[in-house]
Formats: sequence, C-alpha cells, structure tokens
Amino acid sequence: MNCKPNIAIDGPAGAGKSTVAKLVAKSLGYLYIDTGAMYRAVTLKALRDGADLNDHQKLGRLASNVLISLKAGSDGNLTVLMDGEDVTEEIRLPAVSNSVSLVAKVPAVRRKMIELQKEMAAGGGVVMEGRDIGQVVLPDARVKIYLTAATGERARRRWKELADKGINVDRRQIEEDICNRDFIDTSREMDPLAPAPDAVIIDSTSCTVEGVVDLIVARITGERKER
Ligand SMILES: Nc1ncnc2c1ncn2[C@@H]1O[C@H](COP(=O)(O)OP(=O)(O)O)[C@@H](O)[C@H]1O
Ligand SMILES: Nc1ccn([C@@H]2O[C@H](COP(=O)(O)OP(=O)(O)O)[C@@H](O)[C@H]2O)c(=O)n1
Repeated sequence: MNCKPNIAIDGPAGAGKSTVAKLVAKSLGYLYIDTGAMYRAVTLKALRDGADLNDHQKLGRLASNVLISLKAGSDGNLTVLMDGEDVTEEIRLPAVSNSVSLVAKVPAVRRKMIELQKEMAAGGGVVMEGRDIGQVVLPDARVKIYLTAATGERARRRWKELADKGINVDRRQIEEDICNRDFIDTSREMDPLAPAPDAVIIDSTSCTVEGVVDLIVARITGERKER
C-alpha cells in the first residue's frame, strides 16, 4: 500500500502550475499528472474530426472513445499520447488553447476525464494539476495549492513560452484569450475553477519558479514534520 499522499495544484492559465508541479513531483519522487493535457487531447481529437463544439453528445462520445496516456520521461516531462500518437506539442498550439475550455465544460467529457484522473491517483504519490483537483478529483489530497498570478503576468509568461518555441502571437491577443478562457473556466456550471476551501493560495506574480517550488515542498514536508 503506497502511503504517499496526493498533492493537488489548481489555478488559471499561465499561473505556472505545470512548471511547478513537475518540479515538486521530481523533488518528492512523486508522479506528475497534467490533467489539462487530457482535456487538450480530447479537444485536438474533436478539432481533427471537425466536431461541432456545441454538440455535447458528440463530444461526450469522443471523450469516452479516445485513448489518452501520459508517459513521464526521466526528465519529468510528460509525453502525451492520443490514440497512440505523440501529440505533446500539438495540444499546446493556440488552436487547441482557444477551444479547450468549450470542450472541458461539457459534463460528459468531465465525467470521463475525472474517472481516469481518479484512477491515476488511486495509488497515492501523485502531484496532479488542473482546475478542479482539490475540489473534485482529489478532495482528500494531503496538500492543496491554488496557484495564481496577475492576468498581465500570466499573459506575458504564455507569450514568452510560445515565442521561445518560435510561435509568435500578439501579446494583447494572448491576454484576451487567457481572459476568455478564465471566464469560461470560472463561470461553467460543472466544476468551475475556484480555490478549494482548504487550499493554500499562492500568488506567483512576483515569485520565481524556484521560490514557488520551495514554498510548496516546505508546505508538504512541513506538514509531515508537524504530525
Ligand atoms: N513564477 C514564474 N515566474 C516566471 N515565469 C514562470 C513562473 N512560473 C511559470 N513560468 C513560466 O510561465 C509559462 C507558463 O507556465 P505553465 O507552468 O505552463 O503555467 P500553467 O500550467 O499554469 O498554464 C512557462 O513558460 C513557465 O516557464
Ligand atoms: N482539471 C482540469 C484541467 C484543465 N481543464 C480545462 O482545460 C483547459 C486547459 O488546461 P491547461 O492546464 O492545459 O491550460 P493552462 O493552464 O496550461 O493554460 C483549461 O483552460 C480548462 O478549461 C479543466 O477543465 N479541468
């Protein structure tokens, strides 16, 4: 029986969840799970199939049939496979980012993804990041973090991340897209984005990645020390 607890990290786009969760998992020897990548993979499948993103029945069927797997590399980075195809890079493209929230708000899609995510964490020792982890997927997580940052800073980070990959998108457009996605994620009926009541809220606007990681690791190990 794996007695390692699970860690939940939630927050809006560009707050630094994936970057931080990966490093916390590496530091603790835990498994890192990027739940957003799963919704992105479903979205990519829907876009390729030319599905109507308002056809919730079609999206629910698609989510139930698509095979998604996350494979952790020795460097802690995840390879995302969709029906056996490596879509790690493609799911991060603006076309997917601009549609994923419409797909992720569909109840049948959420139910299927949450079922898979709960299975992934059943053995413990997982750092899972997303939007609804602390409230819905892992309500019994040992430590829940809600990571956020000022909208402008989140847009700057996302803009730089894409530019570093040679993808040049107008920064104002990025900020508008992030605001749109934040609105959909926070206003949807099922599992809206919000901090769990027992989450530790960290604003990383003026923090370094290392500073945030240290805060979280101390919170986890400190928790163990206090017991
Ligand atoms: N505290 C920080 N300061 C500066 N840049 C950051 C910080 N945290 C993350 N980043 C950078 O911001 C970009 C988005 O981070 P990411 O982890 O993908 O955010 P999220 O998963 O919350 O959308 C990445 O390029 C990452 O390196
Ligand atoms: N647990 C999760 C994770 C992501 N999502 C949805 O998937 C989208 C993409 O998630 P992501 O974590 O890859 O996005 P970023 O925060 O990395 O930009 C989010 O905007 C949500 O709409 C969700 O609904 N629930």
